[in-house]
Amino acid sequence: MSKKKQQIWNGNVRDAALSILLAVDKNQAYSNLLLHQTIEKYKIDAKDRSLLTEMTYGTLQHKLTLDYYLEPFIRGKVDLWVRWLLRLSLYQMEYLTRIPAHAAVNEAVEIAKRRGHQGIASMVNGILRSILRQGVPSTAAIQNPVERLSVETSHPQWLVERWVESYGFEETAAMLHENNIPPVQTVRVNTTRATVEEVLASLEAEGVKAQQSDMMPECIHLTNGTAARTTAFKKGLITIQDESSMLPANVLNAQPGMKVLDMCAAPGGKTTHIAEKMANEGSILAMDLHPHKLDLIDENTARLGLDIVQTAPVDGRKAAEFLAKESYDAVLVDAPCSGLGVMRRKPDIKYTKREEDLESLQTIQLAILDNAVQVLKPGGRLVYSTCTVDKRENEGTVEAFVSAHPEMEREEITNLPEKLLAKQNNGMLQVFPQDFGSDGFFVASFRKKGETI
Ligand SMILES: C[S@@+](CC[C@H](N)C(=O)[O-])C[C@H]1O[C@@H](n2cnc3c(N)ncnc32)[C@H](O)[C@@H]1O
Repeated sequence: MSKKKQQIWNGNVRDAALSILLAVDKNQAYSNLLLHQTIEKYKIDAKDRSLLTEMTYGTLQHKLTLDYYLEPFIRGKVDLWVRWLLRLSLYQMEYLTRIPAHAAVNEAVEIAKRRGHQGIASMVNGILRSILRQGVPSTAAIQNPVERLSVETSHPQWLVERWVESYGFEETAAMLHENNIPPVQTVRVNTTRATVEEVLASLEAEGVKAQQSDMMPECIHLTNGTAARTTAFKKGLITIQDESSMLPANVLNAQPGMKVLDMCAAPGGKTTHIAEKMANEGSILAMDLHPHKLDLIDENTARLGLDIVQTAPVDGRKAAEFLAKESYDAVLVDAPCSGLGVMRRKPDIKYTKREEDLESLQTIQLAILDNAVQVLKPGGRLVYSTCTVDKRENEGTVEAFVSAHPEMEREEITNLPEKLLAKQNNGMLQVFPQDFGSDGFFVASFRKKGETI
């Protein structure tokens, strides 16, 4: 084994989790990508894979709570890697009941010896054993309810305050708790190639337990296995996608033969869904600002056997300079957003996003929407979506958009199951993670005034 390999994976799950946590912290690496790369590169087996995933995500998810618990036991400054080791170990002791606490402590001490020296190992041992004896401090001591919620659910206080102000305490508390629960694996059936029943049978034949969602008919929930390793995936019968991300193509409801534009398309999750809804008949132009991401769209369309999609590297803020005016039947703007709805999958978002980051997004989104209007045919539908939960970003963009564009009207969303439609408000639908166990997501529908298509 090379020296580099030993640093990340030496067969020890806790060591690997620690390396990933450190890389996420130091290099602002994305936890989901790094975890995936580590698993693929070192071909980590199923048992270690699930423990590694659980420990890495769990520790990150609960970071602020773990820090609150550790606070009274740490004297002076400790190195970053030691702090992460303590968090990782305490996570196991507090949240992973199947791991005996003394085993977590012993492992931590061994890692501290290997990575540091006997002195650090003794300190780690002392801190963790004191916690075992005394227990962690109660959050009941925190007077301010918003601060307490922030600590208990490990979300930054500015965000908790912002959400409480927008959605109220109860809804926010439910969302914060849901954000710490790992998401169910969901896939979308490529309806141009297979039925839901055929895919279920294929998955079952490989020992994957799955069932059709009672929300989106083309969605399947997996209870075990890894979707990307199944025959159904390799044959292009399914796409791995969160159920909320299946909303925009349904709301857009593009018909076979239409000319459709997807302005922020990479990696193509929604482009391919739209193509499937169109029965692979018509045309879709899938654009993205970043040329290198277009390859991902091409890979996905090739795997799924969808040939009506063309890709182009275009800045959506200038799209109307390159495309024929009023020439598209339907346009999707799945905008670059703050991503606050996907914390279950990307817990690092909780700690890296800053409040000021949120403000600039509306300007970009409005500029892309403005170009969408110019290339949309009269009577055509425009759908705006984000994977975020933020009133100012979502509803705020919609308000600013409709007041700047009298030629656009809000449109009632119709093409969704009743329980989703019941949640819409004035052509807008905000899904919270706790609603259906899917990602936090926002979708809004508009029609350009003029003749009907
Ligand atoms: C939410 S993601 C899109 C996900 C995609 N629709 C899917 O379902 O797979 C937003 C995308 O917008 C792209 N983007 C960011 N700024 C853009 C711009 N000015 N014009 C076009 N695309 C942009 C990003 O590269 C990113 O791929």
